[in-house]
Amino acid sequence: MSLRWIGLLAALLVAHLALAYHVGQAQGVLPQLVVIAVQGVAVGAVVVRWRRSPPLIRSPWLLLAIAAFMQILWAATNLLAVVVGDVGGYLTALGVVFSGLYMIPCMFMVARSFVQNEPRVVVMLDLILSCLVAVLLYRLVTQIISGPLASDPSSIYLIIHHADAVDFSLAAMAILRLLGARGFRWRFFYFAAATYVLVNAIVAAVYNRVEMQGLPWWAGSLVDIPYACLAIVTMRQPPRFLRAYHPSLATSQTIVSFAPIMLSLIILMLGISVSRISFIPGVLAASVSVIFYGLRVAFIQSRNLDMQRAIDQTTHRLQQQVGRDPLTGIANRAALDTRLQEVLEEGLRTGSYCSLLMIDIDFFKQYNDSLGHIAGDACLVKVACALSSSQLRARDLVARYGGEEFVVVLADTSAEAALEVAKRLIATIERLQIVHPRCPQGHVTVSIGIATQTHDTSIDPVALLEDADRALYRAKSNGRNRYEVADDMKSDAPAALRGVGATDSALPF
Ligand SMILES: Nc1nc2c(ncn2[C@@H]2O[C@H](COP(=O)(O)OP(=O)(O)OP(=O)(O)O)[C@@H](O)[C@H]2O)c(=O)[nH]1
Repeated sequence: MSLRWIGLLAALLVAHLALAYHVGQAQGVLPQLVVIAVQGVAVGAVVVRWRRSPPLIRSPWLLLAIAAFMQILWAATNLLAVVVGDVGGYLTALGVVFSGLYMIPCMFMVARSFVQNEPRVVVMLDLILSCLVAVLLYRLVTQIISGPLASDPSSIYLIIHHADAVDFSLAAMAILRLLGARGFRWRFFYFAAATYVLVNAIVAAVYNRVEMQGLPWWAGSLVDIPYACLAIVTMRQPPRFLRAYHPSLATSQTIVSFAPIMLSLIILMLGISVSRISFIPGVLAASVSVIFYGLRVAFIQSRNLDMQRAIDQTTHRLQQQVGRDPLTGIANRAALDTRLQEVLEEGLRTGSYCSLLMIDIDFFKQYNDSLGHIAGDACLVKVACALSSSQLRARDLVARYGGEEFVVVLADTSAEAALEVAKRLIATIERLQIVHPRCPQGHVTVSIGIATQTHDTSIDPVALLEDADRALYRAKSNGRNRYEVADDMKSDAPAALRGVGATDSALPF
């Protein structure tokens, strides 16, 4: 804060005291003009912060400026009453209206969560509840001043006690929000707001009690204090402890959720008090506070459920994408490893062993070289589609192992059955008749290595994959467009399995 502004504020405070002393009373015209000037400096300081703040935090600063401005209007009404006289008590009533209006932005700024994408309904409910505080305060004050209690001088204490309760609750809410604010800018805002509303509550409590004994000449200067504090806090650099303090996410969320409960509680309290003078409006207000709070919770919960559903769908989609090969759309290596591990464990547990086919496109390098890489990609997609739509069971998995290699995991499948599947897949690819200019058959063919789990197969997927890969290597060496069974299996297998493997396009499928 520049020295110029401190000097101006100090001069105004001294001028207020001097003028009040000179006039000999607190509510002279000139002293009250000074109050308005101090309030003006405070509002100006808040407006400057509002204009300089980033968009999300602008509205709270604006609400604070409006709240302080309402107090200027209240002070101006008092001044007008001194100058022209308050015929019919209209100006007093207007002063009460402005005091009530001051509550609306104050309550709203401490009750609103200000989170991004806050549902409009929730914002509206908070605004209505904030307005209800003002309405009830107005109703309570006017009923006490002009109702049946007016003749009882002690009834003024009812107003003072309720004003204290609301002012200090407001200050408590602002301090709570300060403690729960996670961003530094938000902490700074709530620091300024809490300072202002707390000092204002203390000054109002003292002023009202002093007033009961007859206002001494200096009492008007008390009114300057909250505005001087607000101006100083707002214009100065934020204190260091605001940067050092970091509430946890849980603390912050608890406080943000708790603030509207306080607001409803204040309305409930005012509603009960009003109901003692005017039953129906009081009970209505109390009920509205409970119903609106319930509605607020219901809306937030339903929005959270919607968000949870959207997150679940996205997670599901992402999980699917994570396990998919981007080119062919079939399962990728990660999904293969997971599924293979599952069926191996199941086989070991139940004795229903699985089989594995490792499939490799023959002469694929030559295919790429002669027809280009894009045609190669298209060929991979066709082969993947043909393999995955070749009437396998839902429990089986076709995955792209890498490059032009595919793997089929066959759960609970013997070596003989796997061999039949291999034959069928070789024929399926041949039937596609994908032209391959540099393949002896003239079209794309595949070779397959078969491995089957036995009682002593490791449950590590790599072991079975290596067996199948070795069998595939033999299929390639033995002329391609054929299948071979892994050596371990062949030695254990029935005669039908041994020595078979060569296949040609004339296989009877
Ligand atoms: N178009 C395309 N080509 C790929 C892809 N992944 C691997 N390849 C190619 O596949 C070819 C595989 O070549 P090799 O490992 O020599 O096998 P091959 O030519 O099929 O020979 P054999 O397997 O012995 O019949 C390489 O030229 C790779 O560049 C891919 O995603 N798209």
